[in-house]
Amino acid sequence: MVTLVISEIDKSIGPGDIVGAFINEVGTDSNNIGKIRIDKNSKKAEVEVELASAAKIIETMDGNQIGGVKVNIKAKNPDDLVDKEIMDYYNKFSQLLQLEREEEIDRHKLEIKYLSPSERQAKGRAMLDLRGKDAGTAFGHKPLVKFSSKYSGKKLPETEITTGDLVMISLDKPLHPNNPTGTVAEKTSYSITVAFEKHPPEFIYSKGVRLDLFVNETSFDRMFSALEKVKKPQNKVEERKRDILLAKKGFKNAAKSKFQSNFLNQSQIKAVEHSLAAEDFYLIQGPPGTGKTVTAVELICEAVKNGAEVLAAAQSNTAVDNLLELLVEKELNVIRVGHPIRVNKKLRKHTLDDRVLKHHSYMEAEKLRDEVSDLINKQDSYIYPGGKYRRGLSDQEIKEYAERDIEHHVRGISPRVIDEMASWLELQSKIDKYFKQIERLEKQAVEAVLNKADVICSTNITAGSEILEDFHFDLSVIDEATQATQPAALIPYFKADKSILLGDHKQLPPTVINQKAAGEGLAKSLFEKLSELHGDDALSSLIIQYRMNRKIMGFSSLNFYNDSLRADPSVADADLSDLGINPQSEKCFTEKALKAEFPMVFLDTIDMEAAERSLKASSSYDNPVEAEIVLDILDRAVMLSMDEHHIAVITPYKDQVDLLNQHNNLAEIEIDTVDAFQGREKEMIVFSAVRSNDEANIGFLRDLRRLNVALTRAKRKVIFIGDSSTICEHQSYKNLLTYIKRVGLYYRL
Ligand SMILES: Nc1ncnc2c1ncn2[C@@H]1O[C@H](COP(=O)(O)OP(=O)(O)OP(=O)(O)O)[C@@H](O)[C@H]1O
Repeated sequence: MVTLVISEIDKSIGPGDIVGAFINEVGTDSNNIGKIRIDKNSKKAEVEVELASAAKIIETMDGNQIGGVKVNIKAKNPDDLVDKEIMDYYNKFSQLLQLEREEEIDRHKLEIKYLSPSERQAKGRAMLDLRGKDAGTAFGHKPLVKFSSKYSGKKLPETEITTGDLVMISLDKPLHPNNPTGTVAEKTSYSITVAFEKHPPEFIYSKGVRLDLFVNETSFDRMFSALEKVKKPQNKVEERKRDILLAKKGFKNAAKSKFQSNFLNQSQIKAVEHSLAAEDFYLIQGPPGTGKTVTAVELICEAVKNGAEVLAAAQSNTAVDNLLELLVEKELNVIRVGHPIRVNKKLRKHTLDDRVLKHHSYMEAEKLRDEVSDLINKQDSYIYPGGKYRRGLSDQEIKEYAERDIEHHVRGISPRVIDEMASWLELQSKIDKYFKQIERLEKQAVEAVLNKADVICSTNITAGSEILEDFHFDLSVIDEATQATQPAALIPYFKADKSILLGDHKQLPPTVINQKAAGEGLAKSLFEKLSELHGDDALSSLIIQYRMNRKIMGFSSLNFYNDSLRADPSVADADLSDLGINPQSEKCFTEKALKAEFPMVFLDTIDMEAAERSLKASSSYDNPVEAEIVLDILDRAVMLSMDEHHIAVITPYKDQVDLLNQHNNLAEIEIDTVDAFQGREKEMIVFSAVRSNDEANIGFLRDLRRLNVALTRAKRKVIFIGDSSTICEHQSYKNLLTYIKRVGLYYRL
């Protein structure tokens, strides 16, 4: 039942009038009308009605008459009008997102507790040695404080902290509960301005304060906004796409579409054709290296050719850059929206910021900025009308006293001080006008650049930024879609009439740090949800991969893709000898492991003392013996003239990455976690499994999607280092060992 509130009713109206109006005017079934309570004093009535009748009653009767008097009708709680299934989805994901947000805050607290201040600054989540200065007020009188380095003229360190983030300010107790938190309002290379809810404590003006990232509030806000659209779509497109998300509307092909390409293979062409033909959405599933990104790019080109405005999005900045790079090669006008610092250097000239800088309206704004900065300098020579000088006088009063040229003190303020404050205020209104003009010109420049673009590229989260608020697209293409949570992917999903999602749910799912939230559905991507709801009609699979030697591909194909993957002949037999690496001697295990004839190698530490370690305050692990083995292999590979750029070391554990980085001197060899390396490839991958214990505990190696990613990054060789007595207690790893024994080299160290 939904409670409707009827307001402005006449005192003479009784329950019969209301029931009569609902039945006769709206056609409501009398069984759908429940209890009626009338409060004559407030001229209001509350009526319970069935959900099925509520919307129609409101639509017909709001502003209409009951008993000859015009009344207003609305639901007591607007959410009650929303279908239960929609509310369930909305409530569930709002709660999960909230859990994730709280977990993120807890993680920050933990990191602040255990890392030294400079370690946290090096991680890009804190700024040290700052000093605060009042910077007036903003957004409804919120006090603004501008922080800059306590060493004047020094640039601030590069951090991930950005406008909209919630930050915490402290002096020497970064976890004290009374530390103020505020929102970053503006950031430049030299200063960061924070808006507080109320006046912050005095200490923030001391030299040496510290600013910590607390939680990336902007991302959460944008995800919450996307969920709001599920509950309350703002237009027909959002409503239609919400209905698809909840399977209230089925998958539909709008038209048959023919597409030709000299580059793509048949399964890729089919995927593009289905995508072009689909009415609302389409899914392209592609195992590693099968060309999801190139297919996305061909699809985008075709859509642009047909006149579409396209948003190309992905969860990570790296994936967006990959798309951008390929789109630029196609000579499309592509604009990358997002903070330039997070964009690959060689692609920065395609960022919105860079393009805007060159726009004539922006250049005009710059000139005005110079002029206004002269005014600001001049303003500094007058007394700022702060509380202690103005003593309760309003701006208007100060101006009036100054105009009247009074010669006596007012509230104890001398005429000179009044004159100075008036001059300050006069300049301030000029400055305000300048800034309005500057803002208008800058906005013009941004809109002009964006309007001219064929394709706009951004991360899923940035697709929800204010800059793109007024933009709606014909098509959004979401690459890496299996790595985005539903609330994140819904951002680009709702921004276009049609969405194409590309991904592989056999690779790693979205990163969710709160285990409860992950278990209850936050780790399930929109791609997976749509594929479960709409089945095979809405999905194409790519099957030819262009990355791996067939033996590297084999295990993954058998175990994750029903043996459906095929290696393109151009890569099927690729090995290290093509790069001139093929040691003949077998003097040491490193040379043997690097032999070209073994595309897969398992180096087993079962006979060694190679136990894992877990450091205090860390939920991660490292393994020093495995690290030494890795470094030996790297040294040998480079000694054999292998290019450092062709090698990467990946491992599930961050602590192992850190340990390896501490000891590795080969600067161009990338060392990272498996999760961070998803979507990437190298000629050779060295993998360190780390786990070695008596309990056969393999931690999150148990998620086989991580194994799948780890094994599918290499083109010509994978060297897997691990303790079989721990990891091979698990069937899939036992299978891997058997497989490598069959197709490659198994070696007990
Ligand atoms: N039809 C094709 N002909 C030749 N090369 C291709 C073809 N399709 C893809 N490739 C090549 O295969 C490689 C992998 O393609 P891409 O990065 O698009 O794959 P992906 O499916 O996105 O990979 P991942 O799952 O690892 O992200 C690229 O070098 C690409 O140029």
